[in-house]
Amino acid sequence: MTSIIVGAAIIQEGRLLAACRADPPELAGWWELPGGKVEDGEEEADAIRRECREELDVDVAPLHRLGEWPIDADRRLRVWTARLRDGAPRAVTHREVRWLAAEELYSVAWLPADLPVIGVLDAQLRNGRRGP
Ligand SMILES: Nc1nc2c([nH]c(=O)n2[C@H]2C[C@H](O)[C@@H](COP(=O)(O)OP(=O)(O)OP(=O)(O)O)O2)c(=O)[nH]1
Repeated sequence: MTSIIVGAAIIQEGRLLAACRADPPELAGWWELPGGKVEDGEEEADAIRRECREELDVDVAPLHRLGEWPIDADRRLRVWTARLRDGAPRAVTHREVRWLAAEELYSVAWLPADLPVIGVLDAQLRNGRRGP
């Protein structure tokens, strides 16, 4: 059965929150969106909130689903934009978390499945910057 992994695109002041994995060894050092597996019977938005609480010690408000991308044959990545509601993100389960401006988005090594997502977020960050 296909598993759904949710990822949170938390954007604040034109920057995206990126997280560097600490484990497992083969993924350590690669960057991702905070998130994880949706549990049986769990709503995706609830999974986003739960994972952000566990991984970053923050409360987020999921906004909308940006899209779905394949990770591998068995898993799909569903990315939600999210707004930070309470707390300052810290690396509870990650090696490091970092806010990246549009021009810094490719300064970290994203997991391969995330690259198309980052392309979409790049465009969003740049468009969001165009004020009235
Ligand atoms: N959280 C997250 N995982 C991603 C992204 N891109 C990507 O390929 N993945 C992969 C890495 C992992 O193999 C998998 C998520 O596993 P995880 O270990 O974060 O999930 P989890 O906390 O629910 O862990 P578990 O219960 O499966 O052990 O999805 C991403 O942007 N965010």
